[in-house]
Amino acid sequence: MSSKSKVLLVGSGGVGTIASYALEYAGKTTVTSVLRSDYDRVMEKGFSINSCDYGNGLVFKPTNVVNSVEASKVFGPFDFVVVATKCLPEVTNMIDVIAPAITIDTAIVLIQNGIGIETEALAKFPKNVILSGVSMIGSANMDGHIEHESPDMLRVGYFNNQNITQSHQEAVSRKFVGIYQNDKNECVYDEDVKFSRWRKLVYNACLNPVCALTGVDIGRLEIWGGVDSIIRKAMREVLAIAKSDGVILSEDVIEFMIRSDDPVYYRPSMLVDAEKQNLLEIEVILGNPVRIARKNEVNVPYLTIIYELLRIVQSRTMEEKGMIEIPKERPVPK
Ligand SMILES: NC(=O)C1=CN([C@@H]2O[C@H](COP(=O)(O)OP(=O)(O)OC[C@H]3O[C@@H](n4cnc5c(N)ncnc54)[C@H](OP(=O)(O)O)[C@@H]3O)[C@@H](O)[C@H]2O)C=CC1
Ligand SMILES: CC(C)(CO)C(=O)C(=O)O
Repeated sequence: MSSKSKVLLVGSGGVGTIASYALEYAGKTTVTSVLRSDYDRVMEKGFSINSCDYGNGLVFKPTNVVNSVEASKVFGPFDFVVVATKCLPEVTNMIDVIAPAITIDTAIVLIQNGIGIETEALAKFPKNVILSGVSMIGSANMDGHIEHESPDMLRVGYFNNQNITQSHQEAVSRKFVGIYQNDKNECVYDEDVKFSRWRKLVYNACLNPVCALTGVDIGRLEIWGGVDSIIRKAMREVLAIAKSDGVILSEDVIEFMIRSDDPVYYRPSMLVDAEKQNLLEIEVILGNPVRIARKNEVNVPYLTIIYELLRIVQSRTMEEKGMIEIPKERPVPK
């Protein structure tokens, strides 16, 4: 009998593939990975990886590779199910997708950006531990090739579940930290998930969407004036919403986030998605914060306009993908 932990990974993109590599590299886990578009390629050749942490020219196949959650069950039961897809709850409920692999002892680990990403998991699995993974990494998947450009730093803690003791939720969080951390990455226990998520949002709610909307990386955005004219102001609005939600972030975080990619012409994940014509994580990165601002009567004009522009871009992508249709005849006021 193996004493290794069993992890199911759903969402093997830039973040998820490096997560599965980190877990296997640390040697305390067997990873089963659910792949969709990369399944045939990875079964045949594995992922190819260039990684700033682990080296270039790597070929990697997780211990088990399957093409559906249902098919993963023969390799369970799982201690952890890691979700590292883009978080699009308005389009796909990932908690329904992973449900067949969840037992009462499974902890669900959401390594995704945004605010309010835990709602579905807590509602559907009120007796399970739900973990938050806040990832600082720069990594992208291009057809089974992973370009991992900035070091993997992961903070793991729990989204508080009133039905479970805090000491147990902390122990499960620390167990995941223990199987993830290795001599090449940085993984720490996060004692204040709410704070970490609002702090990270200072970057994601501002730089991600403005780069996605303009089609430029952060270096070009700064050279051409966008950081001064838009980003700093939008970041200040994130600080104001966080404050209204009980989280005090220091002003220094603004310069910290703006400088965090120096000296790289960095392309945030939402810009990568816009270029691939993928759907964008607009609701968890902007919609939820803007709704909290409305509820708490915080004035956020920059974030509101960024959100409304993104909603239109998202509808355009949905129409292109055949997910929505517009009326044949343009509706006009009577
Ligand atoms: N990339 C980055 O540098 C960073 C990203 N993040 C956050 O991490 C999360 C993951 O981002 P990222 O790695 O960039 O995402 P990617 O778009 O690179 O990868 C997402 C993966 O999820 C897969 N997927 C989607 N739905 C399913 C499903 N139902 N079953 C199985 N696989 C599925 C996709 O497969 P398919 O090809 O079949 O669609 C794809 O491989 C996001 O929340 C992002 O904001 C956080 C920090 C940095
Ligand atoms: C902050 C950053 C750039 C890296 O962790 C990110 O979250 C993203 O690209 O979406």
